[in-house]
Amino acid sequence: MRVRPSTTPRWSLGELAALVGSEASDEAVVTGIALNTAQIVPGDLYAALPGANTHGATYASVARHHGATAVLTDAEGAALVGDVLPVVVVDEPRRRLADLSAAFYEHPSESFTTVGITGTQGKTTTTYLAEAAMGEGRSAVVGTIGTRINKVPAPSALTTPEAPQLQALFAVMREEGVELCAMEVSSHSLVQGRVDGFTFDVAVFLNLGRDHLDFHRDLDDYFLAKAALFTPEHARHAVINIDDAHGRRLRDLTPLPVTTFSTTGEPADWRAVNIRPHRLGTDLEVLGPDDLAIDLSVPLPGVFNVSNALAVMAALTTAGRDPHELAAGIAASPGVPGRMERVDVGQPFTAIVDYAHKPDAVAAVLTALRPVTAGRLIVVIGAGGDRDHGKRPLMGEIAARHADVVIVTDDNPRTEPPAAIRAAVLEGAAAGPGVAVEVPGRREAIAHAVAMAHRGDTLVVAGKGHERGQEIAGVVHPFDDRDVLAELMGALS
Ligand SMILES: CC(=O)N[C@H]1[C@@H](OP(=O)(O)OP(=O)(O)OC[C@H]2O[C@@H](n3ccc(=O)[nH]c3=O)[C@H](O)[C@@H]2O)O[C@H](CO)[C@@H](O)[C@@H]1O[C@H](C)C(=O)N[C@@H](C)C(=O)N[C@H](CCC(=O)O)C(=O)O
Ligand SMILES: Nc1ncnc2c1ncn2[C@@H]1O[C@H](COP(=O)(O)OP(=O)(O)OP(=O)(O)O)[C@@H](O)[C@H]1O
Ligand SMILES: N[C@H](CCC[C@H](N)C(=O)O)C(=O)O
Repeated sequence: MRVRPSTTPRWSLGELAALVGSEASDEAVVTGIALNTAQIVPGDLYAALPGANTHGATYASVARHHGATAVLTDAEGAALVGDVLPVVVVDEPRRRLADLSAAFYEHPSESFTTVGITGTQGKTTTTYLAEAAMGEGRSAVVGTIGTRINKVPAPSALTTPEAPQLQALFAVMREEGVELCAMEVSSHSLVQGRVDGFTFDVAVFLNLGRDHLDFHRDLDDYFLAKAALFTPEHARHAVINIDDAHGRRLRDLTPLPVTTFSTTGEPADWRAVNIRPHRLGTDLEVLGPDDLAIDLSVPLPGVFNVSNALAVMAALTTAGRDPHELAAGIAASPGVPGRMERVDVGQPFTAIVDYAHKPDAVAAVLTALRPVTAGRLIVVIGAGGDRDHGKRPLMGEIAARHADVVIVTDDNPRTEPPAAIRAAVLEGAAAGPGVAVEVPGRREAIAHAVAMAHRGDTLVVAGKGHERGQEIAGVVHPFDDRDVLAELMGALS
C-alpha cells in the first residue's frame, strides 16, 4: 500500500509559510513534507528539526540531493542551511509541524473515526482487535507492527509515526474510504507533538506500568505524558480501564466525557462477567450501558486480552458501532502477530511466541498460561540492550516467580555486551522458585527449551514477538522466534 496519497497536494512555499505565521524566501512549489532525509521524495518541504543527537539542518544538502525544494527550520537551522535551499523560519518547528501537515493534506482524519489507544501494554493487540471487530468494514491500524489500510500493509517505522508521515497516511486512508482508524499513541509521540493537529474521536487508556524510564524522568512523568491525550486538544471522549490505579486517577483528572470498563468487578460502564478461560482464549459475558448483555468469545489467551477486547467494545460502541457486530468480529479475530501467537507443528506441548518485554507483561502472560498448563511452564527470556536497565532484574524475578523453568538468553543486545544483560536478568531470576538457566544465543536457548519440553508443558518464547531480526553490535541478523521455534520443534518428529 502507498504511504502518500495518489492525489498530490501542491502548495507554494509562501502559502505554507503563512500557515505557520512566517514568510518564505522563495516561491518554491511543495508537494509533500518529510522530517527525515531518508523519507524525502522530490518536491518535499524538509522539516529540519533540532534533535537530541543533531540538528536536521546539518543535512540540508542531503535533502536537496533527494529533491527537497525548501526547508522549514528554526533560526539556528537557517544559519546551517545558508543558501542551499529556500527557508521558512519559525520558533520551535517541531511544535508547528503537526498543524502544518494536517493543513497540508486538508485535515484527512476528519473523514473517518479516529480511536487513539495508549497504555504500557496492549496497544498493538487492542488495535488489531479493533480491526477484527470492524469485520468487513473499512478500517486502518497504525502501530508497532506498521500500518494496515483495509488489511493491506503500508510500511511505517515508529509505533506512532511523525506528523508528516501520519497525515500522509491519513490522506491515503481517506482515499481508500476508511471508516475507522485505530492507532497506538506512544508517550514519546505525545511529548514530541506527533499527534497534534487533529482530535481523536475516542482516546483509550489501557494501563500504566514500568517502561521507558530511559526517556521519562519517573513513572509520574510517564503518566502525565499519557494523560495529555485525555484533554480537549487531543480527544473528544475518554474510554478508561478503571482496574488500573492510574486509570482511576485519569478518570478523576480528565475534563473529557468518560466511559469506563473493568474486568474485575469495579462499577464500570462496561464490565466483563462470567469469565471462563480455556486453552485457546476466554469466553465471557459483556455487560454494557442500557442493560446491554452480550456473549463474547476472545480467541486470545489471558484475562488481559479480555480487558483489551472490552476496551474495543467500549471505544467502538462510543464511536457509534453496533456492539453485537463488534462482538462477532472479535470472536472471528485471526490473532495478532507475535502476541500470544501459537506455533503448532504437531509437537506434544503448547508453544507460544509473545512480545512481553516489560515486567508487567511477563507477569500477565505467565499468570494467564499457568491455569491452562497441566505440566511445567517454561519461559525463554532476555532483555533489550540500550534500554531501561532497571527492568532487567525485575523481568528475571517475575519470570522465576511465575514459571517453573527460566531460560535466560539474549534479546536485542544492540550495542551492549550480551553477557552483562543476561547477568542482570539472572540476578533477578535467582530469587526463584523457578529454576533459572543461562543459555547464550537465542537459537541455542530455544533449542534447549524445546529439548526439555514434554507433553502437557507450555513453552513461551518471550520478548521479540513479531520481530524478524535480532540486533547485535549494530547489525540486524535475520531472526524470527516463530520460524526458529517451528523449525526446532519440527525436527523432534
Ligand atoms: C527519543 C525519540 O523518540 N527520538 C526521535 C526524534 O529524534 P531526535 O529529535 O532526537 O532527532 P535526532 O536524531 O537528533 O535528529 C534530528 C533531526 O535530523 C533528522 N535527520 C537526522 C539524520 C539524518 O541522516 N537525516 C535526518 O533527516 C531527524 O529526522 C531529526 O528530525 O525524532 C527522530 C525523527 O523522527 C526519530 O527518529 C527519533 O526516534 C528514535 C529513533 C526512536 O527510537 N524513538 C523511539 C524511542 C520511539 O519513539 N518509540 C515510541 C514507542 C515506544 C514503545 O511504546 O515501545 C514510538 O512511538 O515509536
Ligand atoms: N492489557 C494488558 N495487560 C498486561 N499485559 C498485556 C496486555 N495486553 C498485552 N499484554 C502483554 O504485553 C505484550 C505486548 O502487547 P502489545 O504489543 O499488544 O502492547 P503494546 O502496548 O503495543 O506494547 P509495545 O509498546 O511494546 O509495542 C503482549 O505480548 C502481552 O505479553
Ligand atoms: N519498542 C520497544 C521494543 C522492545 C522489544 C524488545 N525485543 C527489545 O529489544 O527490548 C523498544 O524499542 O524498547
